[in-house]
Amino acid sequence: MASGSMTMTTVVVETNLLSRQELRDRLQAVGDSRYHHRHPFHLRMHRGELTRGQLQAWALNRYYYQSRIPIKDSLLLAKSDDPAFRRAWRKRILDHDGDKDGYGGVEKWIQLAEASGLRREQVIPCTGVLPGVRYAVDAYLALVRDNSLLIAVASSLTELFSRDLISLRMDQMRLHYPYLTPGLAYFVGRLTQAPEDATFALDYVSTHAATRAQQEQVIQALEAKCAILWAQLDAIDYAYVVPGNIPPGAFVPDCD
Ligand SMILES: O=C(O)c1cc(C(=O)O)c2c(n1)C(=O)C(=O)c1cc(C(=O)O)[nH]c1-2
Repeated sequence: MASGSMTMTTVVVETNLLSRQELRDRLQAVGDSRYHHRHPFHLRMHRGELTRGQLQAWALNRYYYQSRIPIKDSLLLAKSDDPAFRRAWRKRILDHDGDKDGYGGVEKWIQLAEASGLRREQVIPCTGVLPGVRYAVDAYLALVRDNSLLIAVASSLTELFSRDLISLRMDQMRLHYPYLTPGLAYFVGRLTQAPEDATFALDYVSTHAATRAQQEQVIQALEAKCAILWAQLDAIDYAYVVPGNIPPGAFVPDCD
């Protein structure tokens, strides 16, 4: 009786979806080739070739990145309508801001800057930050603000590679720049925080990148973040390694 029309349901099966391990391998390849552990400024740092003034410039400029990370994570939190996700991610804001004044990673970074010989009043206002560093860090905030939650989470995946770099950096700082040793508490905290954060973010993107196109977005977000970290060090390297390149208004070290 009922002739009716037949409804055709097309089920699209993604045949080219990467497995979790394949996605992990692709991300690892990006880190191996593009993460800032390869940057000439870091290599110079690890060989003990930086002056105290150059380390001050690095600490002062990197403070801008550190101070913007909790703002970035607040932008990211606002993208999620899942209380469980927000509960997990808000840990990062606490790690950096602490739960009361005088605690947290941002404060510990100031203590690192102080160990280099800077005064906290020189660091906190961010007035001496290089234009290139400012543009790069602001680009990270824009990347997170203007894209999906998936891309925002993926852009934090550089933390998959930061533990090894931070561990090497601490060893080389103790060896070559012993005056920094009292300021290394920030890095001690990151040795456990970074892998925890990276594991959560990797699991999130592995679960939520449901199509190959989304998986490629995840990989591209990691590439973009590597470029942001690299650009910060390019700016520092250009201004503070070759004499005569410090831009107007930027921090000028008063020691070698
Ligand atoms: O010292 C470093 O080399 C380094 C790298 C990274 C990174 O890979 O993004 C971070 C940090 N440190 C760091 O201290 C930190 O708090 C941090 C947060 C994030 C992020 O993207 O959310 N990356 C990093």
